[in-house]
Amino acid sequence: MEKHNTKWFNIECVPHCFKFPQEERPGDAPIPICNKIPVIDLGKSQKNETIKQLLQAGQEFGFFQVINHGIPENVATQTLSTFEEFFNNMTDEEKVNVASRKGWIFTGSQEEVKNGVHLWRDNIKHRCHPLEKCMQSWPDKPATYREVVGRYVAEIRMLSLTILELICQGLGIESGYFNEQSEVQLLSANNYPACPDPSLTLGILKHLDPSLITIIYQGNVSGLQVLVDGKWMCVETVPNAFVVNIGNQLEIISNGKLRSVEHRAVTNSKEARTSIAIFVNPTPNSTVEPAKVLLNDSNPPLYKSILYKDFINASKGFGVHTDVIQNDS
Ligand SMILES: O=C(O)CCC(=O)C(=O)O
Ligand SMILES: [Fe+2]
Repeated sequence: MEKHNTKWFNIECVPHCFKFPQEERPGDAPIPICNKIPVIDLGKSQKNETIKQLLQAGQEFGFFQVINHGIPENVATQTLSTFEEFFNNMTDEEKVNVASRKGWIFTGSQEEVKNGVHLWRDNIKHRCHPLEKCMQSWPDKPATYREVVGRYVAEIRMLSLTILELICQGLGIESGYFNEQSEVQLLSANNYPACPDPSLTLGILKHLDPSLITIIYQGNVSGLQVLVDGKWMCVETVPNAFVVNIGNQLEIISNGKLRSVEHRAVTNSKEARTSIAIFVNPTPNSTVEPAKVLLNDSNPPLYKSILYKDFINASKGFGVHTDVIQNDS
């Protein structure tokens, strides 16, 4: 208990350095749940119907959820509990000593400053593919971390390849196009502690993901918000579902047919929220460009070809530690 009281977030008022300017704050007005974001059943035998739903969701919202995806529920819930334990057990002193660690990056609220204001979150990032190669340098506390997270990321890799292949077919791109394009898998787990005044703070500022796709598990605590027709909407928590969003790279490859849409994470005053995002990314040296098969006289390329590493370096797509993440091989 004593240890708990020393945590940075265990305070009664939001310190000034966590208060976002008026125009960026979530504010007090209730944000509605968006019940239009499709929940797609991947267990259906009508593959063409599934493909149609995926494409439509990617086009309209840039977001969808998947159920009946084949990943046992306990794989996701155990991983979420493992991250909760990881974040709860890490002392503020341990968090300070970040630079000395190899293979994973921890950023606490102290370091994470966006537009001059601190984010209300702790975060860990590390690579997770190829698994055997990177697993040895992951955290070893809790003792089950590598085993539990390893199983989770292996399942998510298969799910992401299934979704990318269905999207490939839907776009009319040659099968396997994304095999090479999806060689990097990056895990980013967030812990947003309960906040005394969520109207003032943000867990993650409005952003676009620099991935092909991102697969998020958010358990049963909501906090992910998406811009729908210019208005913030909450992404509903659906039991045993994964939230999938289209990243910048897939928007480019689809020549704008699929949309990468702005989203953010807000806090709440009642309970901490933990989310696990897996970014499926191209390798740093691969060229990202609109797929040739989608281009013709009436569909000229809307995006220039770019090396993925140039895109990421220019946008600092993974925050202050982008270089480390890109070069960690
Ligand atoms: O916590 C969430 O649900 C959002 C995570 C997210 O958008 C990200 O990590 O890029
Ligand atoms: Fe995101």
